[in-house]
Amino acid sequence: MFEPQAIPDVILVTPKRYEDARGYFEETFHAARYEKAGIVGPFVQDNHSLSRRRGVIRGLHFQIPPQPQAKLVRCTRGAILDVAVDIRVGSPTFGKYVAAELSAANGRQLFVPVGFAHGFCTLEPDAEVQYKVTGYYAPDCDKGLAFDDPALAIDWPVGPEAAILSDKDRGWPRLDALPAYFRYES
Ligand SMILES: Cc1cn([C@H]2C[C@H](O)[C@@H](COP(=O)(O)OP(=O)(O)O[C@H]3O[C@H](C)C(=O)[C@H](O)[C@H]3O)O2)c(=O)[nH]c1=O
Repeated sequence: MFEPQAIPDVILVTPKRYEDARGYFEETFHAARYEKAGIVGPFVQDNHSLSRRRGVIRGLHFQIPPQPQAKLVRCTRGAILDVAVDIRVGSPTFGKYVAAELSAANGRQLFVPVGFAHGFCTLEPDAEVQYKVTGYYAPDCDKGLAFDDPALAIDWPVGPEAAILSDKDRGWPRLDALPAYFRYES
């Protein structure tokens, strides 16, 4: 159910899905079980976004102290490629990323810890993403990283020209221009 990824602090969760003739039931969050697996809250805010077209990229975002956010992300309609980039200075995986396909069909969730930039690309139209965060939204703490930074070499399913992004998301700095917002603690 809980699979640490190539960057161990990032965890892929596949909740047990109880299927029957009516459909299915699954528990999408369980504080005690998730905390035991290293997904530590408290989660204080739930978010929900709808992206109408395939090829929408939202990200790469993160909030800096005093309101950093860890995120527990899932896709409840359609499918997305979800990406977490390690931006902890001193980390052995600094600048490296984890990508996972999250979809309504697979029910998977990705835990994105504090110290990671997060973004996703929609793989289908009308993709809905719902996620829990451990810090309240704080516009002054809301920062970003260039989705198409060659140093990250993220293998997005859509090219940078064809990708649909907000103007804000097209203007973030590259990794080599990012202040040391987070430091790695082994
Ligand atoms: C994130 C957020 C936004 N807003 C307002 C601010 C804007 O007026 C509007 C759209 O915000 P934004 O364009 O930042 O939304 P996304 O591009 O989906 O941003 C999110 O997408 C990536 C994938 C993330 O990981 C972050 O959670 C978050 O940055 O919602 C709020 O009121 N509360 C919030 O928590």
